[in-house]
Amino acid sequence: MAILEVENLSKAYGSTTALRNLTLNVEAGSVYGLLGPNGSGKTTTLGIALGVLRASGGSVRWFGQEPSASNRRRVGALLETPNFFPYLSARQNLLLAADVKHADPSTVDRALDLTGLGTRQHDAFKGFSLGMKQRLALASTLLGNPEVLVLDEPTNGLDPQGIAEVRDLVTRLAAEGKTIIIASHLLDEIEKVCTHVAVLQRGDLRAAGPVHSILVTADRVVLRPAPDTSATVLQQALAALPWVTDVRPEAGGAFSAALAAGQSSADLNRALFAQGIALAGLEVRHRSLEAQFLELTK
Ligand SMILES: Nc1ncnc2c1ncn2[C@@H]1O[C@H](COP(=O)(O)OP(=O)(O)OP(=O)(O)O)[C@@H](O)[C@H]1O
Repeated sequence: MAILEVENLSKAYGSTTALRNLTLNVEAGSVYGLLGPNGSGKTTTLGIALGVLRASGGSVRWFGQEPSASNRRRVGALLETPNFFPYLSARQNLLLAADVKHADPSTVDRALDLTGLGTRQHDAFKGFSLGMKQRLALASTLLGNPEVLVLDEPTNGLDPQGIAEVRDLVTRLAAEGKTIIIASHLLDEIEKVCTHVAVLQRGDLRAAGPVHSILVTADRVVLRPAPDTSATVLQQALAALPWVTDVRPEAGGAFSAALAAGQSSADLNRALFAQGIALAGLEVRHRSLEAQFLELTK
């Protein structure tokens, strides 16, 4: 089921184009990352999707319908750090937030449990670590038990422990069946918690799809010819395969090459073997998402 469908979305702030014809679909159960450097349009996309900003063009659909107050209640959002009262406890702050949102106050307990704040619920907010403060902010998005969470840079400003806590929480919430949309400029974050990613750069969509498929299409294979295989014959055979590109010599008489999406190293081995070419070694060299990201946004 489509949770969020964004079609041809554009946004201009005066002469600045923040988004250009952005189209993406978020399916139920996915953890969808919007990845891009500062100013690439992530917050603008989320703001329009949540009805906080007006688009210059294009459309947004939630749960297959036009945005409305009732489908908006099915989405918990964290766009900016909420203001909590320093002298009130975590629980009191959440009860107030539930009141403001017209969310069922009985969902406060569950939000505290899910964010691991149950044992600290009666402690004043002012004594919380940054990680706990952010978990409380996440707890406030869970009030009313929404099916979808939209989080803008949820680990910004946290130390490594706070980052780990928030990532762990996102993973647990996803395992509970929530659909989560996260904007982040951190590759590492997207790689660790997301199932899908859309890469944005200066308002343009550079790539979108399952995190794994984006990684796999960027893989290279390294081939070492068997001692009785001529390097020239191997090179000619590789050049003749339309789904093998960018063949480069490597150290020790090996070659590396890129494979088109959907082709595996086993396909390559079979194709070469069928031509009587034996390999002494064939290894897949996974490129990091970082290398892929830099290439997409260079
Ligand atoms: N209110 C505004 N007025 C003018 N320009 C804006 C406004 N908000 C955003 N922009 C511009 O729109 C572009 C996209 O900004 P946006 O905040 O959506 O990017 P982002 O990817 O979320 O980056 P960041 O993480 O830095 O917020 C940027 O060039 C930004 O300067």
